[in-house]
Amino acid sequence: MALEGRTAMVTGAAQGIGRSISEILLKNGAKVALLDVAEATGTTLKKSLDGQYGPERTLFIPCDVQSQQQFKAALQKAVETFGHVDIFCNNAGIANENDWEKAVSVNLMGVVRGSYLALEHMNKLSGGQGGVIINIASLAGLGPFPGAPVYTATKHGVVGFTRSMAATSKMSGYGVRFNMICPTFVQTDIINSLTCPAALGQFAHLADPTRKLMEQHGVLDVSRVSEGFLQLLLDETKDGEALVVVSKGSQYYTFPSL
Ligand SMILES: NC(=O)C1=CN([C@@H]2O[C@H](COP(=O)(O)OP(=O)(O)OC[C@H]3O[C@@H](n4cnc5c(N)ncnc54)[C@H](O)[C@@H]3O)[C@@H](O)[C@H]2O)C=CC1
Ligand SMILES: CC/C=C\C[C@H](O)C(=O)/C=C/C=C/C=C\C=C\[C@@H](O)C/C=C\CCC(=O)O
Repeated sequence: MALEGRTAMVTGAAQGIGRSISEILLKNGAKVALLDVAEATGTTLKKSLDGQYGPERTLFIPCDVQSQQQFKAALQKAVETFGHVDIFCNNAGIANENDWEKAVSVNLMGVVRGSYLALEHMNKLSGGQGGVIINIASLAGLGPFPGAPVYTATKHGVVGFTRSMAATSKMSGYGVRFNMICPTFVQTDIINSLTCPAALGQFAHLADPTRKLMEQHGVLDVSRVSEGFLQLLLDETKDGEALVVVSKGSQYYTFPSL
C-alpha cells in the first residue's frame, strides 16, 4: 500500500472533504488522526471507521483549530499514539461573512497554527523526520468570489502562506513540503452558506448570483478532491504547488510571474 507506515493528521475530518481525505488515506494504508470541533459527528465517524479498518488505524480528537492549546495537545496525543505524524492536512474551514472575524480565525489563522505545529514536529533541523503539509484553499483563493470577500481573503491568505512556506522550508532545509488544493464548489454542508442570509450577512442580496456561479461551475463530489489530494501527496516533486480541482478535471495552477 502506498501509504503503509505513514501517519496523517486531518483537521475538519468529521465530514465533507476532510472525511473523504481521511478515508482515502486509510484506504491507502495510512493511520489517521481525525481532528474536528464537532465532537459527536467525529465520534460517530470514528466508530464507523473502526468497523472498516479496526480501532488501531484512527484516533478522533475533539479540537478547535482556533485554540493553540487544543491543537498542540491534539498533535502531542497523535504522536504519543502513532509515534509520528508525517502528513498534515489543514482542511477545517467555514464560510461566514457575518461573523467574518471567526472566518479569519478558522480559515487562515487555523491553517497557520496547524502548519507551524506540524512544522515544529516534522522539521529535520530540530530532530524531525520531514513530511508534507497540504492545505485546503479554494478557487476563491485564486480569484474574486463575489459576495464572500472575507472568505476570499482567507483563501488568498492560505495560498500565499502555503507558497511562502514552501519556499522558506526549501531554503532552510526543513525537509517539509507545502502544497495546496484549490477546489471549485463541492457537495458539502459549507455550500449551504452560499444561500444562507445569516452566512452571507450584508451580501445576502447576492445569494442568487452566487447560486448561478455554482450552476455555471458545477458542484463536485468530495471524492474528486480526495483523489486530487492523494495525487498531490504521492508526487514528491510537488512543492509550493496549487492543484486546482474543477468539473473538467484537475490541473496545477500556473501563478503569474511578477
Ligand atoms: N465545499 C466547497 O464548495 C469547498 C470547500 N472548500 C474548503 O474545504 C474545506 C472543508 O470544507 P467542507 O468539507 O466543504 O465543509 P464542511 O462544513 O462539510 O466541513 C468542514 C468541517 O470543518 C469542521 N470545523 C469547522 N470549524 C472548525 C474549527 N474551528 N476547528 C475544527 N474543525 C472545524 C466542521 O465541524 C466540519 O466537520 C474548508 O476549508 C472549505 O473552505 C474549498 C473549496 C470548495
Ligand atoms: C461563501 C463561500 C462559501 C462556500 C464556497 C466554497 O467553499 C468555495 O470555496 C467555492 C469556491 C468556488 C469558486 C468558483 C468560482 C470562482 C471563480 C472566480 O471568482 C475566481 C476563480 C478562479 C480564478 C483563477 C484564474 O482564472 O486565474
